[in-house]
Amino acid sequence: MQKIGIFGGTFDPIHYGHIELARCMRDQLQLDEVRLIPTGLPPHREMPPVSPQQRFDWVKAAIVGETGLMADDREVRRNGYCYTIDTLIELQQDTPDALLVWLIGADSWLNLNRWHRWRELLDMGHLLIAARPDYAFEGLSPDLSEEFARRCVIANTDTLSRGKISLLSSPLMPVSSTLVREMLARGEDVSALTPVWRQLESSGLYRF
Ligand SMILES: Nc1ncnc2c1ncn2[C@@H]1O[C@H](COP(=O)(O)OP(=O)(O)OP(=O)(O)O)[C@@H](O)[C@H]1O
Ligand SMILES: O=C(O)c1ccc[n+]([C@@H]2O[C@H](COP(=O)([O-])O)[C@@H](O)[C@H]2O)c1
Repeated sequence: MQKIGIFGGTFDPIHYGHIELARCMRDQLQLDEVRLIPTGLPPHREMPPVSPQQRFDWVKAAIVGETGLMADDREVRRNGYCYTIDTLIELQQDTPDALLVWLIGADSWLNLNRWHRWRELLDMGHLLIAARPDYAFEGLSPDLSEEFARRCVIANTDTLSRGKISLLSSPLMPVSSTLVREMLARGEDVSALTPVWRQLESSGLYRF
């Protein structure tokens, strides 16, 4: 069965943390491909000043030469709010026999019960959660705890299955788009944080 990795994000801008997570899921779970899907109009946060197309172009540039990683512009092209449920439904319609394996970081997981049709979302594919510094699993809301207990399996190629949840084994990476934006605004060197540092610097877009 084809296994498609899905990694959505604002990617404002993309950083090495994102790329490492995409590589981890690809390699550990032997996924056929991992699609990085920049959001167009996010339902859950303010629209970033940097356009969806620009964030998409940087994602594309950042993964050149990365086997199996691809940039998918379906949310950038969408009119209206970009809900993950719509993206997974669309992807499943495009590839009816594929298993969708989607990834979020721990900060997203803690808020998942506020996402649009979130329980249905959990039934659409296998969810991977990546640990993140400063986001503990303690204090999880009861509905999320319950879903986690019911669906949790150890992540490996044999356990991948629709409706399951696993923790991805990934390094703890203290990098965020916020940090990249703040450093650029101060005129600092971000070449250790993102492969597209040249494009970011020359765009001047984060130099407020
Ligand atoms: N360092 C990281 N470790 C684990 N997960 C991460 C990391 N950076 C981003 N993610 C996850 O990647 C997804 C997309 O993240 P996003 O594009 O918002 O980047 P971000 O660094 O969280 O941005 P911002 O600082 O603007 O909130 C989210 O599910 C987020 O939890
Ligand atoms: O579908 C939703 O209701 C929903 C709510 C919050 C976030 N998301 C998606 O989660 C991904 C990560 O979001 P963010 O803000 O951490 O970049 C991104 O692809 C968003 O579109 C989706």
